[in-house]
Amino acid sequence: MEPAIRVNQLSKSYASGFKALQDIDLTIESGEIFALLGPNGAGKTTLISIICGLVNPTQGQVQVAGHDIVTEYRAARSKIGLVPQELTNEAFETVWATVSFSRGLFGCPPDPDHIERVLRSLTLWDKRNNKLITLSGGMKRRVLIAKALAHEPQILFLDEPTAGVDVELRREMWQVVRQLRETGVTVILTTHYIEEAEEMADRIGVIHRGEIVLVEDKHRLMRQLGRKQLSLHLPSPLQRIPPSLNGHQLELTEDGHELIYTYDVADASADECGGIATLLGELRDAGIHFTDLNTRQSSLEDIFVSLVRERQ
Ligand SMILES: Nc1ncnc2c1ncn2[C@@H]1O[C@H](COP(=O)(O)OP(=O)(O)OP(=O)(O)O)[C@@H](O)[C@H]1O
Repeated sequence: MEPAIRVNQLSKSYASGFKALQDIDLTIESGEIFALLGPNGAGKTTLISIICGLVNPTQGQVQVAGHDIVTEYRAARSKIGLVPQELTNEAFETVWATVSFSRGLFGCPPDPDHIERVLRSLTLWDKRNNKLITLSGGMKRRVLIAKALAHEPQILFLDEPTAGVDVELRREMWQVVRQLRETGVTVILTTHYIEEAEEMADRIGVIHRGEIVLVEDKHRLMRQLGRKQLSLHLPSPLQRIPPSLNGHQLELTEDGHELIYTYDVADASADECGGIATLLGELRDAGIHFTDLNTRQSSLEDIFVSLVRERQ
C-alpha cells in the first residue's frame, strides 16, 4: 500500500536564513497514528505546514498518498485534513453550515449524507443546528475535527489537539482519535503532552533543531530505551555502598535511606530477574536490611527528556 506521507531529504531555510529543517526523511504508513514530538521551535509546525502546502520547501520532495505536494498540489492537499488548535471566528454559524462550508472549500460537491456521518461519528448530530458560540469547549474541538473531515481526507493532522484542555476532555479527544483510526484515517499529531503520545501513538517521531532524531514503534522505543528502577528502603541509613556491591548499578540517596538499582527494561527478562535475586542475596550477605521495595519504569517522558538532553 502507498504510504500516507513520504518525505525525502526535505530542508527549509526561512528568508532570514534560519534553517528550520534539515534533510528530513520520514515515511508515515497508511492507517497509523503517528505522534511528532519535539521541544518548542524544533520544526514541527514547519514540517506540517510544508506537507499541507502552506509553506514552500527549500529542498527535497514530499508525497501525500503518492501525490507530489508541488507538482500535484491539489490532489495532495485534497487528501489532507488539518485540525488547527483554535476555532476561527464563525461563532454565529451553525455546526451544519460551518462543516458543509469546509467541504465546499475543497471544491467537493455537497454530500449531506457524508456530513451526517461525520457529525454522528463525532456525536455532534444533535447539535447540528446549534450556533458554535453555544457549544462547550469539547464540542467546539469536535467541530474542528468535523470541518477537517468534511472533504473526506485520508490523512488528518492534529496540531496540539488537547492544548490547554482539562483531563476529562483530553481523554474524550483520545477516544475520538482512536475511533477515527478505526475508520482507516491516518492520524498525525503534534503534542507537548508526552502522555498523549504514550497513550495513543503507534509510532513516535522526535524532531530536534530541525532534524528527525528518532522514529520508532512506541512499544519498541519504550522497551529499548526504557529503564527500570528498583528502590529499597533501608531502616538504618548507609554511609556508602559497600565495595562488594560494585558489580551492580547502584545509587544511594543523600540521607542514606534509599538504595536505587537501575537496569534496562530490554534486559528485564530472565537475566535481570537473576540480577535482582543476586543483588538481594548480596545485600543480605553484606548485612543490609530493607523494609520496603518498589519498582518504577521510565515513562516516554523520561526517554524523551534524556534523548533531547543528549543532543544539547
Ligand atoms: N516565518 C519564519 N521566519 C523565520 N523563522 C521562522 C519562521 N517560522 C518559524 N521560524 C523558526 O523556525 C524554527 C522552527 O519553528 P516551528 O514553528 O516549526 O517549531 P515548532 O516545533 O512547531 O515549535 P512550537 O512547539 O513552539 O510550536 C523556530 O526557531 C522558529 O523561530
